Amino acid sequence: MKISIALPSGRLLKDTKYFLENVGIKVKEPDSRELISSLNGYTFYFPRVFDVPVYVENGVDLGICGSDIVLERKNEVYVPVDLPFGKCRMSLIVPKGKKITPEKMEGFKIATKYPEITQDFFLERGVKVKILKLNGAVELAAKVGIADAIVDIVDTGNTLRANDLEEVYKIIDISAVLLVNRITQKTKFDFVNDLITKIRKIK
Ligand SMILES: Nc1ncnc2c1ncn2[C@@H]1O[C@H](COP(=O)(O)OP(=O)(O)OP(=O)(O)O)[C@@H](O)[C@H]1O
Ligand SMILES: O=P(O)(O)OC[C@H]1O[C@H](OP(=O)(O)OP(=O)(O)O)[C@H](O)[C@@H]1O
Repeated sequence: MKISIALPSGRLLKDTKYFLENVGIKVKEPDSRELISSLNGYTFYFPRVFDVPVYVENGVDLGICGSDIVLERKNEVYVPVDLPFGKCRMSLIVPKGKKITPEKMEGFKIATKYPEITQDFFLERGVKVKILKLNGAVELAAKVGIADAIVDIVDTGNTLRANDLEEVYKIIDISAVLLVNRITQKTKFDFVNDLITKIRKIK
């Protein structure tokens, strides 16, 4: 049986390779600028991490990416199990000392790489905000004041401290997750089930 897997190029790749080896899947990275590799019946794809759920929804059997990306992209994929790495959180962040709750942010400009998660968070609270979609280095928007607040990932907190910002609310905990294509879940049920069992054992 052939299995295709979309892997997260970038910061999650090292832990992903290590983790997959522990469940019996040895990953081969592609040569030079190629984006596909194969080993032992597995084909590995290397999209940008934000696109992993798109590949899995559209026919790739399995994928690994952050749970934040699954929530943001809203693709039709099965997410059976969290993985024990890539842990961080997504928070609402403001300039230090501003002391404000999300409920008081009506009319605020919020900069983020995650417009869907941000919109859902404020909609649930009935608070209308204006979202500025950025592609990274989001802390800068709050630091220079083009936004009143930001929604972004926090891990060590070093980036916040370096930019005189602070968390006012933790929106979600994040970890890497396994994604399974909806059809694969049915047609390769035994393989998927066996993989999930192995993952649960080493978690
Ligand atoms: N400290 C952290 N900062 C950012 N992302 C983290 C951190 N720790 C774990 N992650 C996870 O890694 C993912 C981001 O990976 P990476 O940094 O490789 O991508 P990116 O730089 O955002 O995307 P790209 O390189 O494709 O533009 C996040 O979606 C999150 O799930
Ligand atoms: O709490 P910390 O340990 O400082 O980590 C959090 C920072 O790391 C990530 O940025 P990344 O380096 O991926 O760059 P980006 O903001 O351009 O995506 C994230 O977006 C935060 O900025």
